[in-house]
Amino acid sequence: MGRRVVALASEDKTLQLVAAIENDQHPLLGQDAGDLAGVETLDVPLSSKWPNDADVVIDFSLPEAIDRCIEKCELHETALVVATTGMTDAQVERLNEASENIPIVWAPSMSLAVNLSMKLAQQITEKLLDVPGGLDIEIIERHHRYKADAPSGTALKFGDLIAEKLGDDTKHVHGREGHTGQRTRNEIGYHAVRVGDNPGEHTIVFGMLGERIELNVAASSRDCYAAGALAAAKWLNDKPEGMYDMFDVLEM
Ligand SMILES: NC(=O)C1=CN([C@@H]2O[C@H](COP(=O)(O)OP(=O)(O)OC[C@H]3O[C@@H](n4cnc5c(N)ncnc54)[C@H](OP(=O)(O)O)[C@@H]3O)[C@@H](O)[C@H]2O)C=CC1
Ligand SMILES: O=C(O)C1=N[C@H](C(=O)O)C[C@H](O)C1
Repeated sequence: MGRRVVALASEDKTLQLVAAIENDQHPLLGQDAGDLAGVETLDVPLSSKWPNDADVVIDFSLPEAIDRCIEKCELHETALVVATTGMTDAQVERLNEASENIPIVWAPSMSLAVNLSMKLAQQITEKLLDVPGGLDIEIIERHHRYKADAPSGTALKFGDLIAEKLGDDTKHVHGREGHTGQRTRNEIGYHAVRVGDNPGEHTIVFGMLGERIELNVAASSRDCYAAGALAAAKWLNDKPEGMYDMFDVLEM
């Protein structure tokens, strides 16, 4: 994702890339971020050093890297866009604490289509709550073989937003195996598929007796996430401290 953020930022004359940060063991440290991203040379070397002149930091990394990122952004009073998924509960708590000092956009998907689909999923759930025979909701997500966390942060957020409509007793069930017994009414099932180079696809199945709806949202490249993160960075630049998400950025 770092390369696509650099590439798209380099095409946007309202943005200036001031740093490209990697871990201190990375074999490409010192190489130009623009060259690595396949665009023109930007005179920004890949570095593990934290910049002190950034207005906004965009984080697409790993949970292992997020603590340092939050700490540095607080120290330098830098706005932060967090796209990384798979954080622990303690890290989420830490991120919330940091939002008392700096502005943060945090979203498991920066994609416009995904965020719109989340709103649609809530509307569909609301409309089908009392459907005769009952409603079964399952979330199937597909991603590339390199993805480190499962289910995707996006699938979990779809589930949380749907659960807001279903009620407090909603159970989140991850995969099924063995003698599971019949499906209960108040569960949301999650299924994570890892195949090839899939840039991200989510299908929300709303199953009823006699018919079903499948809400499918699929990326054809990773640029929807990079573009969304850059839009979030621009939006965040003049915001006061606080926790924001892509619904705020996209005014949904
Ligand atoms: N919100 C959204 O829209 C999206 C979120 N994501 C999320 O973004 C994250 C990154 O995804 P992706 O780019 O595919 O993953 P990659 O594994 O390709 O990239 C993660 C990068 O972070 C680097 N890194 C590791 N440790 C550190 C550190 N301590 N400091 C700085 N950088 C570090 C890794 O380096 P190294 O190679 O050396 O490990 C790697 O280059 C994932 O959590 C993914 O789920 C992805 C797409 C969209
Ligand atoms: O790792 C990815 O690739 C993606 N991760 C995010 C997630 O976990 O939801 C967003 C997107 O689906 C791509």
